[in-house]
Amino acid sequence: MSETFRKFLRALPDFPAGLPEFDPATAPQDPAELFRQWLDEALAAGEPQPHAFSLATVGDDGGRPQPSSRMLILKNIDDDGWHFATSRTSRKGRELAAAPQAAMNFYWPSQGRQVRVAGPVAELSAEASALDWADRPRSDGSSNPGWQLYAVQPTEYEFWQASNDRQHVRHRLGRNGVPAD
Ligand SMILES: Cc1cc2nc3c(=O)[nH]c(=O)nc-3n(C[C@H](O)[C@H](O)[C@H](O)COP(=O)(O)O)c2cc1C
Repeated sequence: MSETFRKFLRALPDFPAGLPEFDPATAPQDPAELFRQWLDEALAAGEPQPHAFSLATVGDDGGRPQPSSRMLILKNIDDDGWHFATSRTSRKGRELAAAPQAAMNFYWPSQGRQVRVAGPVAELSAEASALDWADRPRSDGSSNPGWQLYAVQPTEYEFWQASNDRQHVRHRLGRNGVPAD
């Protein structure tokens, strides 16, 4: 089974042909603007949920740091940071209360693009959290005081573009979008 499965995995498709070119020298300097451009292009390419990302947090496993990750939806980007919302009593909510640092990872297979964003996490206001809860699809008008809007305040970014010739492009930026390489 394991050898068959290994071969099965090896035979699965690689990146699709016709990937877009990416030249960091001509890209918007503002990481939020570049992200918005890539998000729009992912949507136009047919990605069903381009605003979905994996959020990694760090917990504690008997004194050892234990990362965990799960998919979430991006809610906004503004001066507070990159917003997401969840329940404060969830695993990630508890982990963020103890260790307010996180990493986000967006992946758009049709474009061969990945965006990584990481940094400290701030809790946004009760008003903004209530608005996010009320705004969710199929809202029933109820309130949920445990619902919390958070913002990652990025200290690092990486925009990664796969290339069909395997010369993948990695564009790394620090705080305020200053190039990191
Ligand atoms: C595409 C997708 C989007 C999701 N969006 C959210 C979200 O915005 N907020 C949320 O709390 N959970 C969301 N979930 C569920 C989470 O992945 C997760 O199962 C849940 O929040 C519990 O995570 P935790 O136990 O690690 O805290 C989403 C799941 C998927 C697959």
